[in-house]
Amino acid sequence: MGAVTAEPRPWTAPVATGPVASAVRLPGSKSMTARALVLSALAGGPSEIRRPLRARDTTLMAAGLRALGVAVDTTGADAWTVVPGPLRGPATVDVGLAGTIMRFAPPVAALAEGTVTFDGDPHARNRPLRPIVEALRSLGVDIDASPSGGLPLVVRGTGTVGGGEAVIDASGSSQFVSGLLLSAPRFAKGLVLRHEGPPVPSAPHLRMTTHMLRAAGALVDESVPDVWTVEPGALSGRTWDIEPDLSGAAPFFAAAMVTGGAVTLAGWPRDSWQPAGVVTGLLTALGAEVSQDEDGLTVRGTGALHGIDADLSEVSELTPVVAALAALADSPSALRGVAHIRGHETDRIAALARELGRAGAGVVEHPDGLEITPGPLRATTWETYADHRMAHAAAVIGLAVEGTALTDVACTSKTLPEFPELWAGLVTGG
Ligand SMILES: O=C(O)C1=C[C@@H](OP(=O)(O)O)[C@@H](O)[C@H](O)C1
Ligand SMILES: C=C(OP(=O)(O)O)C(=O)O
Repeated sequence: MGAVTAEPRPWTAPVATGPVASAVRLPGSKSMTARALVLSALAGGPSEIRRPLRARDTTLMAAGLRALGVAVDTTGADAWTVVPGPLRGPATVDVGLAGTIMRFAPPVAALAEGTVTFDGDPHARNRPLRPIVEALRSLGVDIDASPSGGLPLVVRGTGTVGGGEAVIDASGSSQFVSGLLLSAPRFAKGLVLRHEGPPVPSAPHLRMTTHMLRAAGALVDESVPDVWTVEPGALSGRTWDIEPDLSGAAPFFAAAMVTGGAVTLAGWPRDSWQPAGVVTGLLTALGAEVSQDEDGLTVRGTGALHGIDADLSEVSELTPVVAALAALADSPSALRGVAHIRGHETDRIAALARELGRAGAGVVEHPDGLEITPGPLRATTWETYADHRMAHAAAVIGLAVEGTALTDVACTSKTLPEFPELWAGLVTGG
């Protein structure tokens, strides 16, 4: 399993010859599409998912749910349909490198009758799973993990999960909590989940989970910090309108900032379930001007790029792009609060320290982040470590440093297969 990753595609990033100016229309949010698929699979009736993300993470999620007996039709260009059916094994699920699949799908498999095996890419086996495996066990699920606590997993479902109370240390990933909450309405006793440990990262992703659960008819209480209560009950099928992916837009916004240009994310909604305020606050601190009107969300470069001292724990998936901007800024930066991204697609703190350092930036690696001192940068070949967001970071550096190459740009297919072409179109004005 996992052998179906795309062939590596070496790529030289285009250098910017002037300010970029464009409206980009990006596909739907990865996080919203994954949640919509799971909630639709667990619902009492059919659902439609409009403007989903069609990328490796979401098509593998669809395939995994299909393997469990759910009719997921992804042939529509603009909308997918999901018709739930009895959940059953035996089945195998390829998680690829997707945290959303390896954390959201095992609780669904626990509700199936039969054995379900999960495995993924070589890098996926390094990603943490133990806390969610142990929480599922404490809720009555028969589940095996590898000796290191991760993939491959074997879930032996009986068709029901007792549920009830569970304690988890979710400091390693908010997805441990989201994964349990999404399936919890279908547990016989629902779920009272309590986090104990260092802070849970990615609070906006937890809010997205509880918003979407409520939108599907679940009763959820999150009024007590670090405790989530989900009542047992049926979920409703519905129409999900997926917003453009804000994290996927980050490198395009960064291009506006590096070149003193302007990029508009078209189709941006007035009210969003993604952390728009946190992201725009961060880009503003780095020197951008941000505005919103009926055309979408626009980020303008001002000609200045400032270093920042920032806790990125709420938007940790943006760390690679923010680190690239920091390396091009007019003063040093400290990026903190993201120890857990050592368990993302790769150890992003180590990977950024190595690649930015080789390119000429001064980098000090800390357990939970990086200090970055801009320096004269030189063209290097960036190792992308199978990580789409390392590729985004390299592309941002490449705008300013002619000849910056990537060992592989095909890894961007995880969340945006069109990335190389969209990027080239933006930079060259095509
Ligand atoms: O639930 C989600 O959709 C996500 C939660 C976050 O995970 P972590 O809390 O592990 O950072 C985020 O980084 C990831 O890209 C997507
Ligand atoms: C951390 C990320 O992904 P995943 O959902 O695989 O955890 C990411 O997309 O930056």
